Amino acid sequence: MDRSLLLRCYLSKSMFIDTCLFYFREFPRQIVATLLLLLLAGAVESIGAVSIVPLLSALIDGNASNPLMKNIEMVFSHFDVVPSLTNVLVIICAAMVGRAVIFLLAYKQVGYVEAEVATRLRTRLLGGLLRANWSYYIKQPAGKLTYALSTESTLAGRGLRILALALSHIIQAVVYLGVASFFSWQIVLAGIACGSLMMFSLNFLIKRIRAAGLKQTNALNAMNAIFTDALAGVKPLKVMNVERLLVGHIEDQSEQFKEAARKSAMGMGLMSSIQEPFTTVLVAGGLYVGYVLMKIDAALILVMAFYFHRILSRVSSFQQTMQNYGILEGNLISLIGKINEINSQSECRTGKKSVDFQSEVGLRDVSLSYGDRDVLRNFNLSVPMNRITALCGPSGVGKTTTIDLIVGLVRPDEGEVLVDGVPLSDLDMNAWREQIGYVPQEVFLFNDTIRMNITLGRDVEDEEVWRAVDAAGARDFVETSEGGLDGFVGEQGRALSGGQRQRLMIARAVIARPRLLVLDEATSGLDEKTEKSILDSIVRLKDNMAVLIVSHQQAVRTIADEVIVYNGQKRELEG
Ligand SMILES: Nc1ncnc2c1ncn2[C@@H]1O[C@H](COP(=O)(O)OP(=O)(O)OP(=O)(O)O)[C@@H](O)[C@H]1O
Repeated sequence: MDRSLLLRCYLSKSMFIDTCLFYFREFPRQIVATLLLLLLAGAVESIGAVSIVPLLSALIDGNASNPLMKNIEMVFSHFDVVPSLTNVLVIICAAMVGRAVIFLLAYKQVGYVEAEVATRLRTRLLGGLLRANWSYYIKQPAGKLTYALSTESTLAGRGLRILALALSHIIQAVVYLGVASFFSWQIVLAGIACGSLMMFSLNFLIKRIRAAGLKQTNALNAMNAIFTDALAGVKPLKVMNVERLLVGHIEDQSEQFKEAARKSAMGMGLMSSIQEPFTTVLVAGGLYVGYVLMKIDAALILVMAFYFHRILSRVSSFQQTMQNYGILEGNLISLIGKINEINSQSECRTGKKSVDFQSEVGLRDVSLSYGDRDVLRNFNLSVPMNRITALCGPSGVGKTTTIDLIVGLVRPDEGEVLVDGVPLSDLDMNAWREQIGYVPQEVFLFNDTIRMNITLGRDVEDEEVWRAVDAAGARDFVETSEGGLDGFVGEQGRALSGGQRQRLMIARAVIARPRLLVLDEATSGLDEKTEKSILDSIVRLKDNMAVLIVSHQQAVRTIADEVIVYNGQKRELEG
């Protein structure tokens, strides 16, 4: 989403309501239960709040005989309780303990929902990403996504806890207003007027902090994206001694982050330093008006001041909590934006037909362009079962794109991809991809064991793992490496040689017994001997599958049953 648009939406009240509604829609039952618990805690608190009146009154009056006290005595006698000091103290303590216990239950509930929100958002983002179409997926900065999966989702969950806290402050303010209404309508009016004055006059600070919160989230997203890219390819940067250039790249973002952090810290500091004198001035003004100008009874004035102060302090706690929410809210907004965007980019999978690949997969009169650039024009290709088909040609001619078409990551603009004569668009894409083994150009290994890298965590018998290891010609090095199948490969397989990494990738590709094996430049960069032994392994595989190899390497042509050379204009058969 456009940043300024996001900022405008963000600052609007409807965005705040949207985030609240998001939480509510996700967990209606738990949120209603939390609300009820908070209300109950408020009701219990009101018992303590009422009980405090006789105490204050007695302290002020000594004989506790003023008209206010008479009303309270009536309430106490209604419940057959003598308003003695001991009874009053017991009731206040019991009410406070009761309130604390109920709050604890409410926050236990909130804690559960907080963790669930984070998990749900993570799952949705990940699910959306896995369903996203390829052209969208490759443009996404990995750092932003990992930041969303780890930090944003956690903070978005925490936002709910902060909202519950804000709500509890408002409920308490309302409870005090309610209790105060038994004694004096003046306090109720003054409480509402001064509370609203405080809310509206300091609201600009909350807006400032919310805007700063969103800017911080954006800057962190951008910094994370740069860091992740840099960490993935730090070796050449280190070797050429240009790591410092990275600092330049993130300087702009870190300046923005610093500026936003400074603004939110300033806003929060301003808010807390204004609130205290603001409340004191209002209470002092109220005391003056009530006691000096309106000549209200001293005991009643003290009770009024007590409630008035409680109401205003709850309002100021509410505002402080909303400040904290303002900083966290940016994470939820950013995350919901990402999830919505990703969901709108889902792969189109309308085909339903089951697939049992038996004979050949190919392209018929396929044309494809990326923007203005024509990559393939009326291209035809056939990859038959039990044969090795090599696709060769100069760099950038469209070899990887051809693979992407066959595996369904990219759709042709014209023409068709056919599997046993059936258009790929009619087939169940999941079922089709389950029949494919794929070895990409770039090494992709987890910093985990050899076993995990081959099985990808599936529960596979050792025997099957060794079959895949043998098929990839990797037994020698797996048997001799420390830990065998359970030995670790290091970050991106850095504890292995290039050839060993490629073999592991081949073992991974064949473990599920695919019907089509696709290798995209899988032997590039290897020495002749290693390349030959990997190609020998591939030759042994072709009895049970169709093999498509994309390569520049001359050696690949020697093992292929058919070599197709494509130069961007026309395709030729070799051999
Ligand atoms: N997702 C994409 N968006 C835009 N252009 C793309 C995309 N993928 C590939 N291209 C362009 O399409 C052309 C063909 O790319 P492709 O990767 O298929 O070439 P290739 O023959 O496999 O090259 P190489 O042998 O160097 O790997 C290139 O000009 C490339 O820039």
